[in-house]
Amino acid sequence: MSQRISRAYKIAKTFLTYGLDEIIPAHWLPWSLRIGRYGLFWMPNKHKQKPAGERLRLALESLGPVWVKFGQMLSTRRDLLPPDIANELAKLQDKVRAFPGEQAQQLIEKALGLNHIDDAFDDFAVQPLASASIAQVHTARLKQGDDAGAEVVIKVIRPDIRADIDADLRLMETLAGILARHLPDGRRLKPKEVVKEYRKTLLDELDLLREAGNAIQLKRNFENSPLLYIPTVYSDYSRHNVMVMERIDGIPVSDVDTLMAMGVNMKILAERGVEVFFTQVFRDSFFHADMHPGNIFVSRDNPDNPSYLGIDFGIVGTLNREDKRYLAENFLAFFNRDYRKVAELHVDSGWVPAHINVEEFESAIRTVCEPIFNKPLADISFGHVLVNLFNTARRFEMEVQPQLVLLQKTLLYVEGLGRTLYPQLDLWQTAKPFLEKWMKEQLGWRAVVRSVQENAPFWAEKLPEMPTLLYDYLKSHRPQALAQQQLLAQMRDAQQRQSRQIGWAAVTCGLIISTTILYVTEQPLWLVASTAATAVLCGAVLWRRTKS
Ligand SMILES: Nc1ncnc2c1ncn2[C@@H]1O[C@H](COP(=O)(O)OP(=O)(O)OP(=O)(O)O)[C@@H](O)[C@H]1O
Repeated sequence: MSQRISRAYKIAKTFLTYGLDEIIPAHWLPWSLRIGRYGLFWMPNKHKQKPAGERLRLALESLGPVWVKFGQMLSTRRDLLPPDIANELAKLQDKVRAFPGEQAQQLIEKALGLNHIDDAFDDFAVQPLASASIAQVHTARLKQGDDAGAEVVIKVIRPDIRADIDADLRLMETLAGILARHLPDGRRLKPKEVVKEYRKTLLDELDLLREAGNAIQLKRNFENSPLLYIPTVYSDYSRHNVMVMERIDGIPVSDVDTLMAMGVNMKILAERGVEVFFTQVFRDSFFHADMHPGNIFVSRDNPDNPSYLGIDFGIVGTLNREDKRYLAENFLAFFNRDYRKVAELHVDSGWVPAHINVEEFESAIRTVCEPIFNKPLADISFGHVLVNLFNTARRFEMEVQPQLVLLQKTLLYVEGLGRTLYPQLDLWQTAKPFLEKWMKEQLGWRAVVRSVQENAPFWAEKLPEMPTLLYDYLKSHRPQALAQQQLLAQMRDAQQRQSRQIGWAAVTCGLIISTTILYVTEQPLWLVASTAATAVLCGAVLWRRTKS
């Protein structure tokens, strides 16, 4: 408890000494918070001269990894933040100290049930290869099995990190609640939802079995591909807090000088980055969503025909068939400058509600997007197109779609990467044939053939069972059909009876009215009496019929 209080105190102090409270004008805050702020007079803003974005970045850096990662995530939410703050947050770097290698060794031994690390691994390096905010990586070689001798890396989650993360997340949630309540723009910025999304991403990253599963799936998707190599995960040695995988030896993609010196074909490399992305999204519906340069390497083989090596599969994105179709159609419509179609697609897909005015939406998209086309096609950023499009759509009640936000973020990474490698990269020319081919496969006779092909195994399996299924169906449905027939006949009878009663009631009423008129107009008595008698007779028949 005392730990939590001191952490809350440290966070409050950091926020105030970096003047983050001043980002919110005082008159928006309730009096209690304003008095509270005056009460903390010994924590003045010590960075007054710095812009708000920089103060926010420095504050997050000094609060540690959970906040740094949060800032990194926020930097990709260009739909929520002004560009100056988003740019500043994009500079956030993890600066974390390694934890002792001996402690990592104990964690691995405990997780894998080993008496000593040497039982499963040779040459375990106590000195970590890398140390990141959530995990630390050590090198070793496998000792047993078919892959004995293989060079591996062992990723270990930092000890006791869970408690710290939980405590910091709780504080973040409290803060988000305050912001949502007091910021005039609080509803649009959705701070509570943003923190909730962050919680999920962070907790997912803490589970290395999830990451192992993602890596295995990606490897399967790119088996024998010349584009991307995914290292093998050794599942037998993987647990929630430990993962063992093949060690790769590539050149970091950010090391452009070395790549150039090796004579790597940068054009092909850049184009392949785009191709990997579109393949993952449109072919596999499963994409690596943490494609920052630290996680991407280039193979040392074949500099003329280069391929990528990928690591860190903690965050992946998926898209369903509809999302993919609307996305591809959106891109194609956008690049054909068919803004009407873009607007209609947003409504058809349910991304914006059906009641919005499509003409106004179309015009808003044109206003925002048309200036983009003043640039040469090769300079247009797909990522920024999406950012602009979604920002506009938000004004027309588009709800945040987490899968699209992840996609947009990845696209920005991929583009940034592609243009660093090969500044003349024409993303549209690289992606267009891909999208068009995909669209063709989804629509028209090819799609029908594919759907039949996809469902053929199901029908082939069920066909021999068909006669039995049909017989069972008929047998079980016969009594039901008979009961239905009986019910129908009863209903028909009741209906006929009812219409006859209505007929008798009408005649009786008519006769009563006639008797009254005859009596009032002083007609002969015998006529009045016989009409009345007939009315009584009809009434009696009606009474009997209703009783039976
Ligand atoms: N298979 C591998 N082969 C060689 N080096 C690796 C491998 N996996 C990880 N590394 C090294 O370890 C570092 C950290 O790994 P990884 O990115 O998976 O950890 P992380 O905790 O998820 O980091 P972050 O989320 O901050 O990027 C990498 O930048 C890389 O240098």
